[in-house]
Amino acid sequence: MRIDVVTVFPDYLAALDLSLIGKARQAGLLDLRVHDLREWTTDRHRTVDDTPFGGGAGMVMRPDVWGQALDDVLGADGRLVIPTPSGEVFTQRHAEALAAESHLVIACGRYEGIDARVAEHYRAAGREVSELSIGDYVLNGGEVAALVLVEAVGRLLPGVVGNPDSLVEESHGAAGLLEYPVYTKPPVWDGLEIPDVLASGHHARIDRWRRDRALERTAQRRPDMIAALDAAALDKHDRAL
Ligand SMILES: COC(=O)c1cc2cc(CO)sc2[nH]1
Repeated sequence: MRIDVVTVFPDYLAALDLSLIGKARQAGLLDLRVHDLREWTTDRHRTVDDTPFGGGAGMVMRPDVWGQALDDVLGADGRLVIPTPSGEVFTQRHAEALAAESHLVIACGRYEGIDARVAEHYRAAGREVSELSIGDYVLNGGEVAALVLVEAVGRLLPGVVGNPDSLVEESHGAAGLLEYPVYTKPPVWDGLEIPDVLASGHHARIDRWRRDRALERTAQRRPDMIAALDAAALDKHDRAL
């Protein structure tokens, strides 16, 4: 997969040289390219924004500069992703859908956002344009959202995560539940012991205990996820909880 990120703060994306995503890039599993939007400006001051029509505070990013940049970067197969506080809230389902694409282009806005005609232009040209928010809080720009999107999508690519089984049991994974609590050595720490069942070696009981904890935790912290569960996914023991 190829992912292009266009931003006025390319250094913000330096974190993507590290850890799993960095290794995926070195292994050729992910072709990640970061571009400075100002490369497509033509004036001496390398201007990317202007005052908003209709008045109001702040500045809006210019459609002409973004159009030049995205025409160059999208190519034939690019799917445009625009982080924005007014977007759909990004979920693991979005990550799975985006991970199936061959080429993503993430346009990071700053200021009050990107001129709305940019998304309109590429939709009119028949491209898929995803406007996504990473949550209900305020950021100063799209770069932090881009880091989240690249990590959430990149880790789903074949070969990026060592053990693909670990993708199944995680929170928001295939089971549609939050993850159960995890423990490691020492067996007693700070006078606190681990749950006995985990040292029993009885795998059926361990699996049952883990599912019970995942259901309990999800019911307590995210009742909306319980409501969204496919009823068929719950066995009679689950229902008894
Ligand atoms: C949870 O917030 C976001 O996902 C988010 C994305 C963007 C893009 C901005 C500049 O236009 S502000 C902002 N917030």
